[in-house]
Amino acid sequence: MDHGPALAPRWRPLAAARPAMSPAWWHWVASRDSLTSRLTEAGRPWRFRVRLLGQGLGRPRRDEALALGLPLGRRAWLREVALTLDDRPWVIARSVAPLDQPHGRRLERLGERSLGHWLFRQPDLERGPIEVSADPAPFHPVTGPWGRRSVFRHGGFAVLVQEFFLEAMVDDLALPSR
Ligand SMILES: C=C(O[C@@H]1C=C(C(=O)O)C=C[C@H]1O)C(=O)O
Repeated sequence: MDHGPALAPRWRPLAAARPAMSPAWWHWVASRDSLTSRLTEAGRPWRFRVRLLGQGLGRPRRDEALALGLPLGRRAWLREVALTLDDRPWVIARSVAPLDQPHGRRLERLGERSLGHWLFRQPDLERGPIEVSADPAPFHPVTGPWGRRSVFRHGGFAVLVQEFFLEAMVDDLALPSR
């Protein structure tokens, strides 16, 4: 789970990325509802599945720790998944949850159930601003047009969710390259 000194993506506010983003990608990157639901719908008749790539305790990257207000070096729960349609990865995601909070290890029990299904069931769910990057995911050797991240909070729980849209999704949905 600790991928060494891979370069951190350069994150910028969603609005700053808009001029460089096609409307079709804006529809995906700027959406604030459940990505799981959108992928399931857009991917029909293919089967949506969360594939757990790895999870465990680890030290967030500097940009992750800063996004969560975590002291550098403080360990957290790390979860990496691929969101697949017919087993083709359309999105790769890495979520970081501080431990000293209720449900801190809640992600541990998720397995291959979508984090989104649980998050979007929380009535007091808050989602922070979405930031965007055109850099590749530093935790997995795959490429794609856009990455995004935001912090979800409910009650005293917070989780940073980073999602990188991949080339297979571009191809399968005939989306613009950016
Ligand atoms: C936040 C959501 O959950 C999705 C599911 C994830 C998981 O199971 O680890 C990670 C990223 C998200 O795209 C969502 O569906 O919007």
